[in-house]
Amino acid sequence: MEPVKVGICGLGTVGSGTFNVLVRNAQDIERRAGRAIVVEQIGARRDSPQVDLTGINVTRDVFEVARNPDIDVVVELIGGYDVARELVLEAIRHGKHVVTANKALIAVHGNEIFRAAAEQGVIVAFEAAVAGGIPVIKSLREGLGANRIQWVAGIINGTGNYILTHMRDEGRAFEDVLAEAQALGYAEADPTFDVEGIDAAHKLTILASIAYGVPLQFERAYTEGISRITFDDVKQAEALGYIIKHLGISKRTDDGIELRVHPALVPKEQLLANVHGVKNAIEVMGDAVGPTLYYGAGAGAEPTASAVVADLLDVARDMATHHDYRTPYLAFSGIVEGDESLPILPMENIVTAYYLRLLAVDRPGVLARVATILAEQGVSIEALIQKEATEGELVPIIITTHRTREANMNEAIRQLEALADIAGPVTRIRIEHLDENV
Ligand SMILES: NC(=O)C1=CN([C@@H]2O[C@H](COP(=O)(O)OP(=O)(O)OC[C@H]3O[C@@H](n4cnc5c(N)ncnc54)[C@H](O)[C@@H]3O)[C@@H](O)[C@H]2O)C=CC1
Ligand SMILES: N[C@@H](CC=O)C(=O)O
Ligand code: NA
Repeated sequence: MEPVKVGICGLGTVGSGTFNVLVRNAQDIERRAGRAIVVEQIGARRDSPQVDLTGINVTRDVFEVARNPDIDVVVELIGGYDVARELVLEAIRHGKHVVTANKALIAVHGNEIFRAAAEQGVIVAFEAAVAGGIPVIKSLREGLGANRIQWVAGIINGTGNYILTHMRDEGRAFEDVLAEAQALGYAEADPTFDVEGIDAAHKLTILASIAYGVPLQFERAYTEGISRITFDDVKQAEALGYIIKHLGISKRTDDGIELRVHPALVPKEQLLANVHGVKNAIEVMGDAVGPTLYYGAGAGAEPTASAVVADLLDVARDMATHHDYRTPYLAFSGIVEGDESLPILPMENIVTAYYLRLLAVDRPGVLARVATILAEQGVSIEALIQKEATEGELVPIIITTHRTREANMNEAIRQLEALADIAGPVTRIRIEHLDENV
C-alpha cells in the first residue's frame, strides 16, 4: 500500500516528540498500520535541537503544509486558538485529515471544525488533547460505547498536579515548581491556562461531550485554578485525612450536566489522591461497566507523541472508509447539529461537601455566630477546629461540612465575610468523595 504522508506543523515539545517516535518506531508502526507513515514536510518557525531534520522538507510557513497536494494528514502542534483554527480549516478545505493535540482549539472551535470536516468527509483526531498519552478519548468513545456514562472525574492537568505534588512533598514555592514544569515542557505557552484551570476546563469540555453526546460548551464550564492554594491548606487537609488535588468533574444528573474544574480535598485512600507529579488519572463510571480508571503521563514530549501517533495509525486505517461509517468525532452521530436536551447546570446547583478556613478575632461568641450563619443556610458542620492564634490576634478556624448546595454555601460565605469578627476572605475548597457520590 502507498505510505501515508504526514505534514507536521509546529516543532516544539510535542512536534519534536512526534517526529522522533515516528522515526524510531517506524517499522512497528508500519506493521500495525499495514502501511508506512512518513513525514513528508514540517512547518516550523525554527529547527529543533531535539530533532535530526536531515533530508526532511522544512518550510517556515505552516499554511504551505496545509495546501501541499502530496500530504494526506496535517498534524497541528502549534497550539493556541486563532492561527491553529485557520490552519486546521485550511487543511480541511484542502481535503486533508487532521490530527491535533490542541484542546483549546477543540473545546472552543470544535463544533465549527467538525462541521467543516464532516462536509469534506475528513477525519479530525485529537487523542493527545486530553490527558496526554492516556488513551482516554478512545476508551470513552469506543471502549465504553455500550454504557450510559454517569460521571467522569479526574486529574487532567499535568502541570497543576506536578505543582501540587512538589509543594506538598517538598514544601517548595508555587512559582519555583511551575518554572520546573515549564522547563520540562509540561506547561502551556501561557501557564495561567494550567494554574487557573482553563486547560483542565478545555479537556473536561471535550470529555463531557464524548461522554454524554452534548455539543462542546466550554463557555459554560465552571473554572477555578490552584493559584490560591496555600501550603497551610495543603498541610491542614493532610491532617484531616485528605490530599488537595485539582479535579475536573462532570456528572449527569436528572436536571442536566455538571461541568466543573476546581481544587478539591480528596480522601487519602481514594485512587485520585494517589496520582502524583505529571501523571493524570480519569475515573469514568458507566452504568454497565461500573467504575473504570485510566492512568498515565498527562504531558511531556513522548507521552503526548504516543497519542498523536496512535491517531495517525487510526487515520492510516480509516482514511479509506467512507465518512458515514467512521466513529463520529464526538462519539455520537448528529451531535454537530446540536443536542441541547441535557443543559450544563449552573455551579450554584451542585451539591458537595466543603472545607472552610476562616481567620477570626479571638473574642467570645465568634464560634456561635459562625455556627448560626451556617445553620441558617442549612449547612451541617462535620468538624470544627479552632487553631492557636498565629497571626496577631487572629485565630484560624477550620470547618468541614456535610454535603450542601453551592448556592447555600455562597450565601453563608457572604454572610461570614460580612461579620466584624472575621478577617479577610473565607477560603473554601470543595471536598469530593467521588466513589460514594454515584
Ligand atoms: N507539552 C505537552 O505536554 C502537551 C501539549 N499539548 C498541546 O500540544 C500543542 C503543542 O504544545 P507544545 O509542543 O508543548 O508547545 P511548544 O510551544 O513547545 O511548541 C509549539 C511550536 O509551534 C511553533 N509555532 C507556533 N506558531 C507557529 C506558526 N504560526 N508557524 C510555525 N510554527 C509555529 C512554536 O514556535 C513552537 O516551536 C498545544 O496545543 C498544547 O496544548 C497537548 C498535550 C500535552
Ligand atoms: N499543559 C498541559 C499539557 C497537556 O495537556 C498539562 O500540563 O497537562
Ligand atoms: Na489522551
